Amino acid sequence: MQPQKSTPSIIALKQIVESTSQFTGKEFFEALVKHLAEILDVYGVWVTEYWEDQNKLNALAFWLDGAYVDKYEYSVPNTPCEPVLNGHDICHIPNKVIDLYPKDPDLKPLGAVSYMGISLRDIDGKILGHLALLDNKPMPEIPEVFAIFKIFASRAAAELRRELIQKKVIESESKLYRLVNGTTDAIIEFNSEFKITQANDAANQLFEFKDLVFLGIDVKNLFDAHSSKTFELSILNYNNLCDTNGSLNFEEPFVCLNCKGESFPTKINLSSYLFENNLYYALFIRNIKDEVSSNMKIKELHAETAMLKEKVNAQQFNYIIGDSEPIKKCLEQVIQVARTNANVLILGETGTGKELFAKAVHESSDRSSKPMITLNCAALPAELIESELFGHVKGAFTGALTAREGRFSLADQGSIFLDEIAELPLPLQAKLLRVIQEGTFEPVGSSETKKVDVRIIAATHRNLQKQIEEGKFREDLFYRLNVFPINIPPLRERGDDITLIANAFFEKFTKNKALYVMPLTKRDLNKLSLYHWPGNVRELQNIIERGVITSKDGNFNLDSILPNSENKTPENSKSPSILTNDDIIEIEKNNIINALNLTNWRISGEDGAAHLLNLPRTTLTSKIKKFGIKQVAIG
Ligand SMILES: Nc1ncnc2c1ncn2[C@@H]1O[C@H](COP(=O)(O)OP(=O)(O)OP(=O)(O)O)[C@@H](O)[C@H]1O
Repeated sequence: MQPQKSTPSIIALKQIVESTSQFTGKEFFEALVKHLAEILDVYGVWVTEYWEDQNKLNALAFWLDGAYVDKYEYSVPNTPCEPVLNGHDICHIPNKVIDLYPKDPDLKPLGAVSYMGISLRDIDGKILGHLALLDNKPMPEIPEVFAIFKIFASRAAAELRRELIQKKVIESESKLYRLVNGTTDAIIEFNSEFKITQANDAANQLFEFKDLVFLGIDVKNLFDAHSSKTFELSILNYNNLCDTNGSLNFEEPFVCLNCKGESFPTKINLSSYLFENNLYYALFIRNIKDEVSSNMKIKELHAETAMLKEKVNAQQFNYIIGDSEPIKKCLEQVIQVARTNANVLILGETGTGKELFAKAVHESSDRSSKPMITLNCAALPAELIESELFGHVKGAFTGALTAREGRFSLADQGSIFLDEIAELPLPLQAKLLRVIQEGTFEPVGSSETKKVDVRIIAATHRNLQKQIEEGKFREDLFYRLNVFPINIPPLRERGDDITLIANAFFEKFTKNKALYVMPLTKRDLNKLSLYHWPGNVRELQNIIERGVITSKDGNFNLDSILPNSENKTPENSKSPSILTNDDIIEIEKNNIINALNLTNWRISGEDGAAHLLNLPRTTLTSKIKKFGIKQVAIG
C-alpha cells in the first residue's frame, strides 16, 4: 500500500479533506472510509464506536472491496483491533495478520494480509472507537501514510466526540421536553416586556391556543382584568416580593381566560432568570377548576348535611309539640347541650314534659346509638334504689338470688335519666356524686369497683336550692348536676301551644275510633286556654282523653271534665264575668262530677258525695239523673 504514485501525499490529504468536509455524522464517516480506501489503495477501511460494556466494536461506516458493508459489529478479543484499544497508538501489522490472529473469524474469509488500526479517544483519553485499514497485500511502513492515517483518525475522533455530545444533548433535550410537556401544568416563558416567548403543550391545551397565536402575545392577556392587574403589579414589584430562591408563589387564585374568553381559576407561581443578558420569567399555571368545584361540592355537602341534621333534629323532637318562644328556647338549649358531654338538669313543674326533653337531649347526642336508662327516684323505696342504680351481687341482700346489673352499667356509653332527683336519699346522693366525679361505683355487696361512662340527665319539679337549705339535697351534687339547667315553662305560659297540644291529643285519641267526635270548637279551645293547668301537659292530655271517652252524640265533652273551680287564671278571676244559665248548670254538673270522682262514686254516707256537697242523698241522685252523669271507666 502506498499513496497513489502519481499523487503526492499532500494532494491525497487535500482530496480527503475536501471530500469529507461538507459532511458530519454518518455521512462524514462514510465519506472518510471510502476516500481513505481509495486514496491509500487498500481493500477495506472502517471506523467504529466502542461498546465498553460488551467489549465490542460497532462499525459506523465500513468500506470493503469497493462497497459499503451495511452492519458490522464484533467482539474485540483475538482480533488485531485488541491491541489498538489496549493503549497502542498505532497498531501496524504489515504482513501475515492471519498468523498472528488465527482466532479472528473474519480475517480469513476476507483474505486479510495486513492491518493498521488507531484508537479514537475522548479528551480525557477514554476510548471512543477506532479507525482501521485492512489489505489483502502486505502494507509496508510508509511515514506519509501513517501521517495521513493519524490526521484522519484525529478528525474521526473529533467527529465521534461531537456525535456523542450531540447524542447527550438530544437525550437531555428530550428528557427536558418530556418533563416540560408531560406535565399538566402550563409553563409559559415571557420576557420583561410581557411577551410570551415559549410555552409548553399543557399551556396550549389549557388556553386552547394554537402555537402560532400563543407566542408573542402579552402574557397579561391570559388573565381577567382583576388578576391581570395583580399580575402586572407583582412583576413590577418582583424583586421585593420574591423569596430567597427568586421565585414568587401566589396564595390567592388567579382567574385565567382561555382563547374563547372562558374563565377558570388557577394557582400560579413565577420565577425569573437571565439568559444572554435578557430577563425572562417562567410562569407556572395550574388549573384548579376541579379542585375548586370539589371544594364547593364539599361545602355544599356540608351545608346539606347540616340542613339534614337540623331536619333530623326537628323530626326527633316532633314528639315535643309546641311553637311558643319559651319552648323554642328550650329546644335550642337541647341542641346546644346535646353536642357536649355535660350533665343536664331539667327543671319544671310536674307534667311539663321534663322526661320528653331528657329524651331529646339523649337522642340528639353522640350517645344516641346507646340506650337512655331511666330511674324515677321517687318511685322506689330507698333500700331498693341503690341496687337499681348500681346493681348487686348474688346474696347481697335477702331476695338477691342472682346477681343483677344496675342501671348505671346498662347505661354505659349512653345516658341515665334520674327523674325526681330531689327524692334521692342523701347517702345515695354521695354515691351518685362519686359516679359523676370518678365514673366509678361498687355494686351492692361487692368490693369490685366498676367504671362507666354515662351522661347524667336529672330532673325535678322541686326547688333544689330550697332542698339544700333544708339539708335534703347535697350542695356539691347540685353544682355537679346544674352544669346546664333547662327550665321547662309551665303550660299556662306557652300561649297557643295549649291549642296545638290539645288538637294533637284530640287527633290521637279520636284516630281509628269507631265513634265520631266533632273537632274541638273555638269555645272548647278558648276554655282550655283560660285554664291555668296545674298538672300541665299531662293534665291537658288526660282532659282531652276523658273528653273524647265521655263525648255524647258526637260532641266532645269538655264542660263536665275541665275543673271549673280552677277554670280561670288568677288575672281572669279578678275581672267580673257574667255567667249564663247554661254556664251555671254546667258548673253545678261539673261540681257534682268532681265530688263523685273524689268519693269514688259513693253517694251516701260520711265519705259520700252527698255529704261533701251538703245535699240530701235523694236530691243528688235526681240531679245525677237530670244532668245525665254517668260513671266512666278511665283508661
Ligand atoms: N310538649 C309536649 N308535646 C307533647 N306531649 C307532651 C309535651 N310535654 C309533655 N308531653 C306529654 O305529657 C306527659 C307528661 O310528660 P313528662 O312525663 O315528660 O313530664 P314530666 O315533667 O317529666 O312529669 P313529672 O314531673 O310528673 O315526671 C307525657 O305523656 C308526655 O308525652
